[in-house]
Amino acid sequence: MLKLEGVSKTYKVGAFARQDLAAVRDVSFELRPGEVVSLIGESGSGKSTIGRMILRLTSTTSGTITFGGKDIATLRRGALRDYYREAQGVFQDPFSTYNPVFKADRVLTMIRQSYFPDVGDADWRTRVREALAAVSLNPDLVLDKYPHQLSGGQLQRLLIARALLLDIKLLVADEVISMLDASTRIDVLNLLADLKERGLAVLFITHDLSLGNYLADQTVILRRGSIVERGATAEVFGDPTHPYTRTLLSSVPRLGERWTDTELEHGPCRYHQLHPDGTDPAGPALAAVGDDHFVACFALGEDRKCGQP
Ligand SMILES: Nc1ncnc2c1ncn2[C@@H]1O[C@H](COP(=O)(O)OP(=O)(O)OP(=O)(O)O)[C@@H](O)[C@H]1O
Repeated sequence: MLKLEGVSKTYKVGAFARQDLAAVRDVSFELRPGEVVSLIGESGSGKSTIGRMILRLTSTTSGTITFGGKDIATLRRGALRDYYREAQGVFQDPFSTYNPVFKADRVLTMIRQSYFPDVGDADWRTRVREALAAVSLNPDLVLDKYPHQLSGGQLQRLLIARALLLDIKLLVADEVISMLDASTRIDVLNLLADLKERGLAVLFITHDLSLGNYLADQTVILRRGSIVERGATAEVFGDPTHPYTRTLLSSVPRLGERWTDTELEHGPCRYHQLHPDGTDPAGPALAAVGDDHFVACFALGEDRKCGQP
């Protein structure tokens, strides 16, 4: 359904935008209907940039992103609107999406104005109630309230309800629970699991490995803009092969903390970011280590056994 092929993003930074910052490098993965893919990496690894490119909030520098076989970069006006009916994002800070001056349910009214101007009042009220029920929100407790009268979890659910009004097929959930307290976190996670049961595909962006494990069918581990390991969640978590994934897994007890950019020790195995002779700064390609398990590894890419110098 959603396919990223060789997607890269380079930002122009510094004085007079003369420096290049490679935020995402040659990223490829797929998302199928009803599947949750976790995109995991530390701060600055390029996760949000990938989410924003999928939602066309940022352009790609190279590579293609297709949705239902169509290159999303080519979508214009009506076709782009249709895309947003099917693909929506919910982001980390729910408070920033709401205008404190207006009641919170204005986010729903705006969807009606933009997408359903011909739907009658009674029909619209039914749709809103259904969408709120799907996210376990009581209409009497949230409609007609200002954002400051609602909790972060309620505001986040309301944003997911807004997406559901559009009958979406893909939800990009970018750190949707990192700002919520522990009890609300599990509620929103369960809600995402329900959405998956309803056939929705979810790209679950997180810096928290344990949360990714909870939900995802597929896991993608990102480091400095590149995928270092990806595959079926059970395989990646059951047999973490890249030293970076191992480092992340060993730091799981520090739940909720943001990782600083972890330095890896260069051991005998060569599946690190840089080729041992320093000739390939682009990093190694992904090599298969299981049925549905790939790891960035020069040794494997060169048909040598992983771990051999
Ligand atoms: N609009 C921008 N202009 C220039 N550089 C940017 C821009 N957006 C992101 N970056 C840089 O690109 C890199 C990747 O950022 P991105 O926000 O995608 O990472 P992230 O993994 O989502 O991090 P976080 O978890 O902190 O949000 C970072 O070095 C960031 O500073």
